[in-house]
Amino acid sequence: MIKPIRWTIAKKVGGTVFILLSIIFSLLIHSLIALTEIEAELNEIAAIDVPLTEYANEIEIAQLEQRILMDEFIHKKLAKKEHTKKEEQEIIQWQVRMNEQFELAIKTSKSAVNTASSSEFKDILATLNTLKKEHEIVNTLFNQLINGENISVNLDAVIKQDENFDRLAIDLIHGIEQITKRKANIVLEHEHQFAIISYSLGIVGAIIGISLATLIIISIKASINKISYNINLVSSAIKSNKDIPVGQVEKVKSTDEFGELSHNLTNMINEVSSDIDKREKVSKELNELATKDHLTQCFNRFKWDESLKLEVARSLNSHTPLSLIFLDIDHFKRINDTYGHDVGDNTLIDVVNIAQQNIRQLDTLYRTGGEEFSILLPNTKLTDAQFLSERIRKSIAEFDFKTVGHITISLGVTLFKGKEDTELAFSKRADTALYQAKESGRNKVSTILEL
Ligand SMILES: Nc1nc2c(ncn2[C@@H]2O[C@H](COP(=O)(O)OP(=O)(O)OP(=O)(O)O)[C@@H](O)[C@H]2O)c(=O)[nH]1
Repeated sequence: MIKPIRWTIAKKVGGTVFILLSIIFSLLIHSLIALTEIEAELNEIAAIDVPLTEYANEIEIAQLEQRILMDEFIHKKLAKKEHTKKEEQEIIQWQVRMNEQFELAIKTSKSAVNTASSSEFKDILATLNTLKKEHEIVNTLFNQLINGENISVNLDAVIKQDENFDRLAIDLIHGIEQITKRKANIVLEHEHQFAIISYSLGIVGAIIGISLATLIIISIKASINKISYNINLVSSAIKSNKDIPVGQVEKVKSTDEFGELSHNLTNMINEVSSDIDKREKVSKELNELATKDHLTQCFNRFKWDESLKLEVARSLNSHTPLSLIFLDIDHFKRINDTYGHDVGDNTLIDVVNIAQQNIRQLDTLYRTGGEEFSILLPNTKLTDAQFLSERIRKSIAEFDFKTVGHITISLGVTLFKGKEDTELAFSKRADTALYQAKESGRNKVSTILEL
């Protein structure tokens, strides 16, 4: 199975940088290609179009110069004047000059036909060849004129041929100009395209870069928020001494370092929480061990001392009545002596169960001695405590204990008397009442309010 990629922060940033570098690289390659193309186009203009225009202009100038000289020459001929050798030489020089320019222009055009991207140079070459032929005809006619052959015929022919040449020369210059203009436009167009593509790639790169960077920042921020929420959750639970709400812990789904950190934090929270649960359980067990009687499972003497103080203070603060019952099994020694200690233990357990069933939820039973018990009754009037004591006494007396059969208990009842009273006096009265119940024949409930 293919393992999914783990997108760490380094990989995310690296990926973004790679995408941006790829875009920049594409931009560079595109710029190189486009600039090379534009340079080639510009070189073509510089190497072909510009010199060709110059040659054409030179041909035009030479033709004009030659024409001026030829006009003077023809006028002299018509006036039957003799021309000088120098004049003749000058015209021939211009003819040579024009021939040279033709050669150069034709050479450049031929190379343009072979190398240039445009096929328009074929037309230029054709025009140049025609023009050269026209020029040769003019030259031939003019040479005949110099030599005095058929003056009137040659004169018209020279003029006509020269006009023809003139027209073609103008067409040539115009043609070259058109090609140069078109090429310049193409170069300009390519420059525009290059600028548009470069800008577009740049903008796309910037948008992708900004978007990816924003996504990375948002994902990191979300992870940090979740982690800090989890830390706050744990810290406020610890501060307020409450259980850590493990179910509320936010999970970071990302697979980067923050995801790993959050995963470790969640594990730590779970471990701490389960550790706290264990400690609480142990502490509860220790507390029960310390406060409960291991035989009867009711509260022990230690808890009795603590609860007496607490309930007395509560009664004073809330101005509510607090009653107390002392309970003792009658002739318990006999049970032990007759049936053995284990039966005595079971009898103690049964007595506690019966007493628990007869008191209310807010009342608490304590084993204060071997077969001596006390019951604290918060918010309870004396008459209610007496009623409850009688009910317990009756229930025990009526119960058929296993092995032992019927047994009885004696109970002493009293009421806490507020500020004038003390814990010690309160217990003492209950104890005295119990003693009184025993003294008056046992299986009795006795009440004492004043000693
Ligand atoms: N089985 C058992 N017996 C206990 C336990 N604790 C104390 N005793 C016995 O309880 C008896 C208490 O006897 P006494 O104080 O003489 O009182 P009594 O026999 O109940 O007589 P009165 O209280 O006067 O009616 C003793 O024999 C103790 O050994 C206990 O945990 N288990």
